[in-house]
Amino acid sequence: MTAATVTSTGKRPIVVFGPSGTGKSTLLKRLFAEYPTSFGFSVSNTTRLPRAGEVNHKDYHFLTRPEFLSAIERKEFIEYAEFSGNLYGTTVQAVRDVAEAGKTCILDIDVQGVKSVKGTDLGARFVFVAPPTVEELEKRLRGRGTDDEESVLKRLETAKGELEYGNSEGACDIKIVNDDVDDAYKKLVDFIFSE
Ligand SMILES: Nc1ncnc2c1ncn2[C@@H]1O[C@H](COP(=O)(O)OP(=O)(O)OP(=O)(O)O)[C@@H](O)[C@H]1O
Repeated sequence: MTAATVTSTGKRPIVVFGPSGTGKSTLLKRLFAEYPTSFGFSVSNTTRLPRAGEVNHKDYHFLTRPEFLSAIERKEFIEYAEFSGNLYGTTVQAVRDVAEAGKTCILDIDVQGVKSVKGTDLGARFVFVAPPTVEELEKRLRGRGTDDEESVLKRLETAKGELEYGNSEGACDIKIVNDDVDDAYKKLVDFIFSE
């Protein structure tokens, strides 16, 4: 265990970041399928009301707006955002909970979130997933078919800053160029199990 590791189980979270469309979800889906009991996502907090069948502390930690705002004040969040009038966010404690349960927490977050995790004592390791080229990234975003033109252009614009950050000194522990998906997946697994 390194000095930066503070969870009692020594399970260091893995932060995966990189522009939208680089293939983070694709790689992580494979990882969870191959190792279903080794990894976990943290339970998010939200102010939205539970839907039928949703279980508090399992699907989400359901909070009132004042509770959520107090947690923001106490700087408990790694990241949070408002969508359609509801607040959503991930706390440091939620990440720690995954480690305490004996699993490696996987965080798929944006650059702001990455910077925020770096300011915590979670002892996380950082994986930057990069596209082979910006042209290929654009092709994948269009090929995925989940975004309209405006959204694709917005994602590409955001990608510039994310690539710049990911390529900057000390931003990540490993940069994986997701060209061939099998190669990229192998690099990810090798890195994760390298300690
Ligand atoms: N190595 C690869 N070669 C070609 N296509 C790929 C590769 N990896 C992923 N893709 C495809 O690229 C598209 C984007 O991948 P994915 O949705 O996994 O990206 P993402 O980084 O998770 O994006 P977001 O941040 O928006 O969730 C998908 O259609 C996926 O099938």
